[in-house]
Amino acid sequence: MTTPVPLESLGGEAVPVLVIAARDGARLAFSPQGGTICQWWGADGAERLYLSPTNPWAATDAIRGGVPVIFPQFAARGPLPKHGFARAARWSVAGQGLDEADGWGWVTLTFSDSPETLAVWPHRFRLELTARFDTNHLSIRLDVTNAGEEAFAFTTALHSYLSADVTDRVSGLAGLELIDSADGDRRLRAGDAPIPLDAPIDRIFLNAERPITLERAASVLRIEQSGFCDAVVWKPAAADRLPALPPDGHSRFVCVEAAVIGAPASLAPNQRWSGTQTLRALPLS
Ligand SMILES: O=P(O)(O)OC[C@H]1O[C@H](O)[C@H](O)[C@@H](O)[C@@H]1O
Repeated sequence: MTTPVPLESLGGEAVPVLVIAARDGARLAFSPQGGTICQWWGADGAERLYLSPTNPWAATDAIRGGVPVIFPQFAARGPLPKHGFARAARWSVAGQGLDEADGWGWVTLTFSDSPETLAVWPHRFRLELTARFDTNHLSIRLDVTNAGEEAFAFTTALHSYLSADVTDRVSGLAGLELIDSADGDRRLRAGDAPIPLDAPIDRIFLNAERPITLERAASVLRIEQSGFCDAVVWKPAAADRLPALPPDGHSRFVCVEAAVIGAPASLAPNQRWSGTQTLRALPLS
């Protein structure tokens, strides 16, 4: 087992951020705020995720960057506030440590219904998020359990902010049916060319359970998902001026999100849904 260490340079007084290390020297920062994995450093210290340097770290706000958890509603596609309530709620740290067998670090965070969630979404649920990592892998699994007596449906996403430059590209989504959120939800089919990151994009790729690749100048990140049927590629425009993002922030990341959007997931009482997104740093071939 490892002991979590508070990291002074991340988070404010209202939002704790903890860091754990894997045996090979990789490190992971996470926060009970939103059940967010905030940063993943390889053993060489390289930041693989993007975490905005201008986060206000307020107890009521989602963290801009890392891997926010979207539940029970993706974006404004329903009656709840944008992206639901889980990303701005206070989760619990259920455990963290070092797996003695493979040397990976791990953390589990949980979040359940409360009077506040029941007031806006009348369903009893339990979320459990477990991240496991070493220098080349980060695997994040989300479990959703129906803890009530009636079925419910939900949409969800692991909204992963990946460090990326405008010269990088995303490939692996060719030929998929997609919803262009930036163009009135127009339905299109993805072309063969990799997606260039020198322009904004906001697209939902349907039935995307296949490897996606973030091709960077000096590295390659392989992104795999299971349970999550859809994938979102999002990168804002400079003009969007998003809250908690510096003026040049849009040019430093791309979100490749493992999601369930096109066909919401349904759970009967006591049933559990699971989805995983795995990021793998590959050597340049
Ligand atoms: O700014 P946020 O509320 O965090 O949303 C950030 C983005 O999330 C998703 O990727 C959606 O597809 C985008 O339409 C949205 O802009």
